[in-house]
Amino acid sequence: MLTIKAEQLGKKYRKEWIFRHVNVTLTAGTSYTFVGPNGSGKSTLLQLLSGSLPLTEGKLSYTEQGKELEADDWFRKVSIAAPYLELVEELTLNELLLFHQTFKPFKNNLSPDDVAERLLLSHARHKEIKYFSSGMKQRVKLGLAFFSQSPVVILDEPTSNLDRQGAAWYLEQVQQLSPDQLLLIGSNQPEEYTFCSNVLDVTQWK
Ligand SMILES: Nc1ncnc2c1ncn2[C@@H]1O[C@H](COP(=O)(O)OP(=O)(O)OP(=O)(O)O)[C@@H](O)[C@H]1O
Repeated sequence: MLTIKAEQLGKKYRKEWIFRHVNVTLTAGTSYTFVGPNGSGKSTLLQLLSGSLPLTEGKLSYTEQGKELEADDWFRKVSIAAPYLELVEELTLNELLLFHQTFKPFKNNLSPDDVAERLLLSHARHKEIKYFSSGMKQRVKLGLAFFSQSPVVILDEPTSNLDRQGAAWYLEQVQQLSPDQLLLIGSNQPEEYTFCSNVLDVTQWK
């Protein structure tokens, strides 16, 4: 089981502190949603917690089975779907899934074809991602996070660009994540996190 611990975490852009003194311990087996108005820092905090953005102050640690992990290894543990992270648009869906599984295998021995089916995109396996609609791309991003073998799953604005059917698909899949995974969500849409028992308002750290 993986735990992410933030101690006195702070982030400043130029002269503006986005937040300070964030002290949280996030433990696998449950989910946490960070909420707050536009510009309050949800995406920034998720990127810090994923280890993909440098801290201005404080300490972040990842612990698995009681052993603290090296920062260089964190990225192997995390799958993240976010509007600012782009897919490789020149690849077909099939090529993208094949490429992805070479560095992050899919869970339960799912093949790229199985994943395409679960994305409800079997018909588009041989289409280049650049020709996908924004909702189809969002489903691919979410699917890579849902179906990869990752102890930590981070979803920022998960239902952006999804229609009602896509939003229902998201809710069904997100609740099927394994009980030993740690799920972090950034959202200001309550219907995205109705199932989540830990809702943290980022404005508390202003
Ligand atoms: N690279 C950057 N350089 C300077 N300021 C930044 C940068 N990235 C984010 N910010 C600022 O940090 C603050 C928090 O932005 P962030 O995107 O984390 O908010 P958010 O809560 O996710 O917003 P939204 O709900 O609109 O997605 C904003 O004031 C934003 O302008």
